[in-house]
Amino acid sequence: MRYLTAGESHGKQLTTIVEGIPSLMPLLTEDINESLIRRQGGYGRGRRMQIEKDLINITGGVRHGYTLGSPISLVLTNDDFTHWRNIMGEDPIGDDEEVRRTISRPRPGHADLNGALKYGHRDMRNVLERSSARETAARVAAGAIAKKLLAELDIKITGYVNTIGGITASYDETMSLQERKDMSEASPVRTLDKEAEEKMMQAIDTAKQEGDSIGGIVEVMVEGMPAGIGSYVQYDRKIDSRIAGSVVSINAFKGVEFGVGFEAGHLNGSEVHDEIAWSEERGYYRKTNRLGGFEGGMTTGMPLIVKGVMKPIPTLYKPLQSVDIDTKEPFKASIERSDSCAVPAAAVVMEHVVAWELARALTEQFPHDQFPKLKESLDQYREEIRCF
Ligand SMILES: Cc1cc2nc3c(=O)[nH]c(=O)nc-3n(C[C@H](O)[C@H](O)[C@H](O)COP(=O)(O)O)c2cc1C
Ligand SMILES: C=C(O[C@@H]1CC(C(=O)O)=C[C@@H](OP(=O)(O)O)[C@H]1O)C(=O)O
Repeated sequence: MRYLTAGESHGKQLTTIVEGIPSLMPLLTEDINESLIRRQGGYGRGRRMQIEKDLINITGGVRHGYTLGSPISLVLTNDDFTHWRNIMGEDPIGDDEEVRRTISRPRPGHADLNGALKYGHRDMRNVLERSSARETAARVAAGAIAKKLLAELDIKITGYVNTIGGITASYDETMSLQERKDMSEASPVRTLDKEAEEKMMQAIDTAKQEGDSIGGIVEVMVEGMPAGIGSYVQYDRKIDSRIAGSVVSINAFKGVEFGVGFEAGHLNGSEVHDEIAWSEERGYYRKTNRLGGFEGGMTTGMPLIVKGVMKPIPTLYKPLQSVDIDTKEPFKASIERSDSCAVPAAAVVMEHVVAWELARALTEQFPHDQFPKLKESLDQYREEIRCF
C-alpha cells in the first residue's frame, strides 16, 4: 500500500492517490468524511476552519460501495481558494500589485526559510503553500481508508489528547478503547479528563490572548492487532520504526513514545518488561502492557499505545525576531490568522497515520488481491497463534 498527496493550502484542491487496497472491500464516501469532519474540529483552531467544509469526492477506484483493486483517487476542494484565486493563479504573473507582493519574512519554526533556500524561492508563499498542515487533510483521507480496512478486520483505533500546554489528563489506564473514543469525542479538546479539559481550554485561551501558541501530547490506542505483525528481520520492516517515522512526519510532531516510552530510561528491566502468560481463551498475552504492545519490531497482541508530541504552532501573533530575506533587516512581523493550538485536530491526524502503517503491514503480511481472502488468512493466523 502506498499513497501520494498533491495540492497547495490555498490552491484549488488537494488530491490523494491510494494504491494497494485490495478489491471487494466495502468503502463509502461517508467513511472518509467522518474522519475529515473530526479533523476539522477541536478547540483552538483559527478562522480557516470556519471557511473549509472538508468533504471528499472519490473520483476513482470505488464502485457501488466496494473497492475495485485499482488506485483510489480522492479530491478535496479548498473552499478558501475563492479568496486566493488571483494569488494562486496559474497564469504568468501580471501587474497586479497584490499578486506581485512576495513573502520575504520567514517565520521561526516553520518551513519558510529552509524551503526558500532549498528550492530557490524568493517568494516564500511557494514554500508555505505546501508545507502547511492543510496537507494533513489529504493524509487523513488516505488513513480513513486504512481505518476502514482495519475495522473490517475487527481492529479498532482511536486518538485522544493527553497533554495541552503542560496540563496532562489523568485517566484510568484500564479504560477500554470504546470508552476512550466516546469520552474524547464528547470533549472540545478531545481529552479523557473533565477537570483537565477545563484547564486545557483556559490554557488555549490564555495563549491566544497573549498572541502565543501551545503544543501538547496525543495518544493513539489500538485494539485487536494480532501478535507478530511487522518483523525483526530487517530495519525497514520493524513496525514500531515505521509508526515512529509516520508520526514525526506530521507537521509539528517532534517525538514518539511507545508504552512507558522515555520513562524506560529511568526504570529497571523488571519494571519495564511485561511477563508472558497463556490461557485457552486469550492464547499468549502479557500480564502488563508497559511496552505498549511492541517487542522486536512486531506487535505483541496487546493493545498498542503510542504517544506523539506536537510543538507549539510556529505562526505567532506575538512574533519572534527574524530576518527579511530581501532587506536582510531584522523584523517582528504581524500576521493575519493562525491556529493557536491544533493538538485536538492533530490527535485525529495521528490516529490516521498510525492506521495507515498498521494496514500497510497487514497487507504485506497477508498479500491478497481480494479483501475477503485477506480476512480469511488473518482469521486463520489468529487461530494458529492462539493454539501455538
Ligand atoms: C492540524 C495542524 C494544524 C496546524 N496549524 C498551523 C497554523 O495554523 N499555523 C502554523 O504556523 N502552523 C500550524 N501547524 C504546524 C506547521 O504546519 C508546522 O510547524 C510546519 O509545517 C513546520 O514543520 P515542523 O514543525 O514539523 O518542523 C499545524 C499543524 C497541524 C498538525
Ligand atoms: C488549513 C489547515 O490548517 C492550516 C495549517 C497552517 C500551517 O501553517 O500549517 C496554517 C493555517 O492556514 P491558513 O494560513 O490558511 O489559516 C491553518 O489553518 C487545515 O488544517 O486544514
